[in-house]
Amino acid sequence: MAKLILKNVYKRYDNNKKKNKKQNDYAVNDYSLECKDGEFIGILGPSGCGKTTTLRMIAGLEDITSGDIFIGETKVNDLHPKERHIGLAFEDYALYPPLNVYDNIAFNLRAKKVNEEDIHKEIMRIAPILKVDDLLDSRPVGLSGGQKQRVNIARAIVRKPKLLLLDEPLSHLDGKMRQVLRTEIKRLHKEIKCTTIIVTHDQLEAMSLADRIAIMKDGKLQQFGSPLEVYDNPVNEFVAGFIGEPPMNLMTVDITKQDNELFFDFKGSDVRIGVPKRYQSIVKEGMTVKLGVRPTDLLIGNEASKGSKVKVAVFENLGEERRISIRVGQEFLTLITTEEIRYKQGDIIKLEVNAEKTHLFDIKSGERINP
Ligand SMILES: Nc1ncnc2c1ncn2[C@@H]1O[C@H](COP(=O)(O)OP(=O)(O)OP(=O)(O)O)[C@@H](O)[C@H]1O
Repeated sequence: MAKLILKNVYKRYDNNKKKNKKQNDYAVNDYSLECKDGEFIGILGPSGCGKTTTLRMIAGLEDITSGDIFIGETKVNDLHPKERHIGLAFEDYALYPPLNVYDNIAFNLRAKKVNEEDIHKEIMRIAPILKVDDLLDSRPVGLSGGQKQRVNIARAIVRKPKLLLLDEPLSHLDGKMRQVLRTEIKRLHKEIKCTTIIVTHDQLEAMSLADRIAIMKDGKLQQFGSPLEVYDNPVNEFVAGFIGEPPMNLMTVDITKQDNELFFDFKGSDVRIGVPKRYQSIVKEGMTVKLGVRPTDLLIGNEASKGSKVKVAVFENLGEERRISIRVGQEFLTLITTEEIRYKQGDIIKLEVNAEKTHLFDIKSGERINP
């Protein structure tokens, strides 16, 4: 176990300098992160945002352009991957086909000249944890994707690494197997208590596994916090829209005033809602802001409701919940409810908003403006 620190880490691929200086030509840009001993960290972000590059720099498989990386108390910038005491499991299992599972797991220990008795003890300790004890005589070709990935992870942890690095370990698996292995990775982490970094573009994976999530965009760290923090308090419009499924509704609204009361006026429509008291020192008449509302915080009013009338564009009954897409001006909002209701396209509903649970973002910078 060890803590991991990244200090102002930059990465520029020399073969990938973009001609247009305005574009971000750093694959990783001023990245700082501190993971505690034994913590499980998820690195999450859209394709191409620099997740794998970050992981490869931690592993020593990629040079860093500038900055420092520490594993425990040791600065590892110039250390060979083998000297960093890390376990690595990538999305492609890269098992050696001619070797059986036992020999695959033993491979790196043999390369380190560990004696056969100790190798045997270590494999017998790890195999049941990853449920590969019945597969030790099998060759990779006969294994399912989930089994191969278990062997891959067993191989990564057999050397008792200080740091376990997992790059999209579940992405090749089907939905059910992903879920099974996700639970097993969580159990494994509790058992071996190794500081673990998982790279994924799947938010559910990151939210369910990690103690804290580092959300990246264009090489930059956007927010680093617990799953609840990033969900409840996204620091900017990007994180707000990225975390949550279906995503948060983000609408452009003008602040208007009538009879001394402030309103959010939804652009291009006659929908408006009162500005909650706690926002009244932040917004003023004439401002335009981005208003974020989670689909579960849009509500359907009853007949007496003063909510604005809106049209149902799409109604979907998904069993446990119902999703309604509503057209407001030029935009479509998604509402989710567990109420037993049924609508069809064109029906009119009264839209209410749980205004206390809304989020405000600066219209230009996208930064959060409400506390
Ligand atoms: N070896 C390389 N040479 C040049 N550019 C690279 C190289 N590897 C990655 N890049 C670029 O660096 C940026 C970040 O890539 P990276 O693979 O780290 O992103 P990612 O978030 O892991 O993406 P994905 O989820 O698609 O794997 C991208 O613009 C990519 O094209």
